[in-house]
Amino acid sequence: MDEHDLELEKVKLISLAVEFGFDEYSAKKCLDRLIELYGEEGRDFIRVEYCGDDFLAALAESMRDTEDWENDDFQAMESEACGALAEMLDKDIKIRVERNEERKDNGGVISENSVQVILDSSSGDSEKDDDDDDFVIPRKNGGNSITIQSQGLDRRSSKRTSMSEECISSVTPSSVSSSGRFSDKTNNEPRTLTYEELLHLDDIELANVVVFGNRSFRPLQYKACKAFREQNDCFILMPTGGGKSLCYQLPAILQPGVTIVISPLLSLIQDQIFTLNLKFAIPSTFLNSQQTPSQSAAVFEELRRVRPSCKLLYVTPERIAGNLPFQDILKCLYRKGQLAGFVVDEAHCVSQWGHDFRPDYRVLGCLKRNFPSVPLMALTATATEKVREDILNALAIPRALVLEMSFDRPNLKYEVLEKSKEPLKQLGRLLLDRFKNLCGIVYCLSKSECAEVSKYLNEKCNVKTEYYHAGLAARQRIAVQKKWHAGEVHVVCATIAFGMGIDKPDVMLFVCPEVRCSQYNVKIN
Ligand SMILES: Nc1ncnc2c1ncn2[C@@H]1O[C@H](COP(=O)(O)OP(=O)(O)OP(=O)(O)O)[C@@H](O)[C@H]1O
Ligand SMILES: [Mg+2]
Repeated sequence: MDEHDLELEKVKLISLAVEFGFDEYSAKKCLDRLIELYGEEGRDFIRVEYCGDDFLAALAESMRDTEDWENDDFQAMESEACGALAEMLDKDIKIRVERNEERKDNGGVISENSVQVILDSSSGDSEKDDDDDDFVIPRKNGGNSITIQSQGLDRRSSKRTSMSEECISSVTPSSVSSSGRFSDKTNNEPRTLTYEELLHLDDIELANVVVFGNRSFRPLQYKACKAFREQNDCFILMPTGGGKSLCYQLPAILQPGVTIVISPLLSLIQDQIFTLNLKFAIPSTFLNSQQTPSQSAAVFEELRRVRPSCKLLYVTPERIAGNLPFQDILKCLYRKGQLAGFVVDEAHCVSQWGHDFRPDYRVLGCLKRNFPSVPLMALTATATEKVREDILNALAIPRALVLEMSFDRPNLKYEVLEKSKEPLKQLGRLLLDRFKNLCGIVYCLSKSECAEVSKYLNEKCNVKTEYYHAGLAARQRIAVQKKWHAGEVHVVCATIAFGMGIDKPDVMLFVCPEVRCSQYNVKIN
């Protein structure tokens, strides 16, 4: 696509965003990032019909993110963070922490007294360390730079990773360090970590704070990250929304090579790719049927490099089964020592006993058989013991480390209500009397029923609802999701096409018609 056509497409995309209620300035910034993300080879993809929905989704995501970050400009955050860090570390202190065991000399004594935490900024005035695994933060007033050296971090990921002052200053030491190495004197009030405390964080803890901006680990996350990083096969059972993604995304940036993530849904892949690239600045990409030949060729070319820059590659299971070019790429990465690990997300799809069996998942056992020394992590939110055993056998990881949390959610309450003779009226009363103006989802068994129930609740009960099902145009689905996220509507009447992977903390209820339709099952948060 030439410059003129690209400008035309940009105008169309910006007007689409404005039509959906986004402001032009944010839309322009998001579109520039999207164009940068797709790069030269992906320019043909920058058309309303191809990437309009993704653009709106990324824009909706970045609008949500701007509440978290003061401003969305990584450069501004980097200089703010280096200023904060420069204050925090006394200007003359230079304690180099050699993160990589092999680099320690004198029998493990720290070789030189200078910590260096450096985030690479394009300003070019930072100290260029020969090792391209460093974070580079230039000192605000021209003082020495400081470097954290962690093995295997890709410079590109460090280039845009930002350590916001708010992020460092808001962690409570005892929560950050999973080993509880230091007691926290300020009874867990968020405060700035001292450099002494920063030094005591191991790579996993540091990455959780600096790259993912988390104040602490969720249950099992640290153990899962550590086990996978130590090359163990793992099976992770955590509730929905429990934080399973961190268990493989965090180790992926701490070791050399590419981690291959098998995920069942293009929408889930898209969601994770945008978050990884746009929010955490972790170079990640995907291979799937939606790409143009030139796009997948660009990904293959990147993977053939001596050290590919992407840290996570997302594929659907169909890409693995019997796909020779992809198998060749895996062998090529393996030979170069750049195949860091395999991840099977939503692993319940492997098992025939599971609720979502996918035949293509069944053949994933070939990964462990073909690459026995490469660790494989399987994750799910729903697996009984029988399903778990079936998954471990099918993936050829019978002796995997099993980390399980009860997938019962103590914060959820379940009720079964007999349907009255006027179920819609009963539903309206339930929503008005007990969940007035609260956010929820009413699941329906058919597309027409979604529209019908939504109409009734809007007109007869004055409950603000929208309806959502796979038959709607992508833009309509984005618009409904945006309104629901923004609280403009409280209830969405939907088929099961709505909900998987959606991350919204204030959902208070789900109403599911019992299969025989004689009852309502109500799940209350
Ligand atoms: N340690 C943490 N601290 C704070 N937030 C976290 C932490 N770990 C994960 N999160 C957040 O929790 C939300 C859910 O995480 P994630 O998507 O990984 O959950 P999941 O277990 O994969 O859910 P699902 O079963 O729906 O796929 C995300 O917004 C993520 O950023
Ligand atoms: Mg998940």
